[in-house]
Amino acid sequence: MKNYDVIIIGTGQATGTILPGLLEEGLSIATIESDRVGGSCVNWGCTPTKTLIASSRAAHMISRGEEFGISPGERTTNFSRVMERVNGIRMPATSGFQEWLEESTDFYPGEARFIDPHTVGVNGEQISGSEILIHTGTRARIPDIPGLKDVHWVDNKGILDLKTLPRHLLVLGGSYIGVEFAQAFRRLGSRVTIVQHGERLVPKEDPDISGELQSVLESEGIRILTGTEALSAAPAQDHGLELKVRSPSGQTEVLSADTLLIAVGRLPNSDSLNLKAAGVSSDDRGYISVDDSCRTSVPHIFALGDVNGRGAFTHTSVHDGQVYLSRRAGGDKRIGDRTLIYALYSDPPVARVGLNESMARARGISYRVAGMPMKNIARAKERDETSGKITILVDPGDNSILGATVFGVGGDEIISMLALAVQAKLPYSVLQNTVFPHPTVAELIPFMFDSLSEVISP
Ligand SMILES: Cc1cc2nc3c(=O)[nH]c(=O)nc-3n(C[C@H](O)[C@H](O)[C@H](O)COP(=O)(O)OP(=O)(O)OC[C@H]3O[C@@H](n4cnc5c(N)ncnc54)[C@H](O)[C@@H]3O)c2cc1C
Ligand SMILES: NC(=O)c1ccc[n+]([C@@H]2O[C@H](COP(=O)([O-])OP(=O)(O)OC[C@H]3O[C@@H](n4cnc5c(N)ncnc54)[C@H](O)[C@@H]3O)[C@@H](O)[C@H]2O)c1
Repeated sequence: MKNYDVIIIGTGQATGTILPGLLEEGLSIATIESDRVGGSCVNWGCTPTKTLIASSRAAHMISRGEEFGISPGERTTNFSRVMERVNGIRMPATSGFQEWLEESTDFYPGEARFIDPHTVGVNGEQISGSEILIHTGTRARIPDIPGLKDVHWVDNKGILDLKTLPRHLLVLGGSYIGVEFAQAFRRLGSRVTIVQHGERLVPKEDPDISGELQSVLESEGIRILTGTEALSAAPAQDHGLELKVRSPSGQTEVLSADTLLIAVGRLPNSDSLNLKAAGVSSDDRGYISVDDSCRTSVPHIFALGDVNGRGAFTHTSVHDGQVYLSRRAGGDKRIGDRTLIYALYSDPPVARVGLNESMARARGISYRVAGMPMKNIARAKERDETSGKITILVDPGDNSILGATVFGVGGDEIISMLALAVQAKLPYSVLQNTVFPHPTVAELIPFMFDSLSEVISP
């Protein structure tokens, strides 16, 4: 049996972060991957969705041409060209990575499974490791809906294999994945209906954000059914499918479509690892329990990325890699020290750092709040993209920024500046006294603090 200093199971987003450090230490490393190297982000997540969204934005701006005094002529979507572009960007992103893994580690293509705390089986072979890193990510959760097994549905992977633009795309789930795909396909020309079980879209955001995002999507022609339960699915005579749903008032309706996207949350890829044999603990949903340095219940086994349930983004997975390396080097980076930050790449995007009002209330935290609608911001008016608002929460005690939501044009970039303020615990007066360039969306942030609310207590 071959012995390694480190075995890495799954080649998600932290792999590229940790590998140079491990190689520098001169360690022997095995990497195991059951699918395409690089994991969800480059193959089936961030990269393809944001590339698709870029095409859909181009389509959207062409259809708005007349508003800007441009007559673009008739707009058509060449869907195979759109997907060629998506594949042309995502595929090469992993081939160089695969070569690097093959050159610098013993690369095992296959599914890993624990035999005992130090031994892993892959393709009938057994290898052992002094340290083992579980980095296996998540997959789409498929709900238990009667008849679903009899119809053709796609998840975030399958949707990238579509050869023709859906005539009617039904999207089950109205959160990050559902909203991004729904808007992209609507703008490319599909009819789109979102069936959201929760009472509003993107339920982790404040209700005003969910409401305005819903208005934006509806204004583009997307039908949104919130608080709606999918009761059953069945094949339709025209090779499509029918989904029976029940509205909050109890009324049932049968929705017909040619394509069904399932985007109702994720499941950790921990069930096939035989964690019991290694003694690794997980929670009731299968997320592997870790301490602030990514260490599992077994001291020489670590879990990095989405599978540990402490983050669900590429940047949190990469940060887990930095935390792991820091511990090896005797440093003190901790998962618990990072600030929540992400962007939903709707157009306009919804970007958030730290607390929003709902979270502050739920946690019993007092705050002051400042808000600015995008329609008051010159840059947004000039671009004629005035949906959304900026909301910033301030700690009434030390005047630091507790969190911010930037829903509006440029929000996905502006949020990083606010993240710096949160991470550094800067008093808001530092932002207030900084001069930003005109015309930008950010330029009004310093002025927002002039109208901070009184203290809001939960
Ligand atoms: C549609 C979509 C859009 C997204 N957009 C964004 C975005 O814009 N921004 C953002 O920050 N995040 C986004 N995410 C989330 C992001 O993709 C993940 O958070 C990120 O990839 C981190 O995952 P990871 O590194 O933990 O694991 P993954 O990237 O999921 O990698 C895990 C790897 O482990 C392999 N594996 C699993 N089980 C085994 C096994 N038993 N043996 C061997 N190998 C195994 C898998 O095949 C996979 O390659 C998106 C996700 C989706 C689905
Ligand atoms: N821009 C980004 O960073 C980005 C983009 C896409 C995905 N992601 C990552 O992927 C993860 C998963 O996203 P997601 O949108 O699949 O899941 P989610 O867990 O965020 O939301 C799932 C939604 O589906 C709804 N739902 C649950 N069961 C349902 C059912 N049977 N029928 C209809 N609706 C149902 C829920 O009400 C909920 O709003 C996110 O946590 C995020 O980390 C990130």
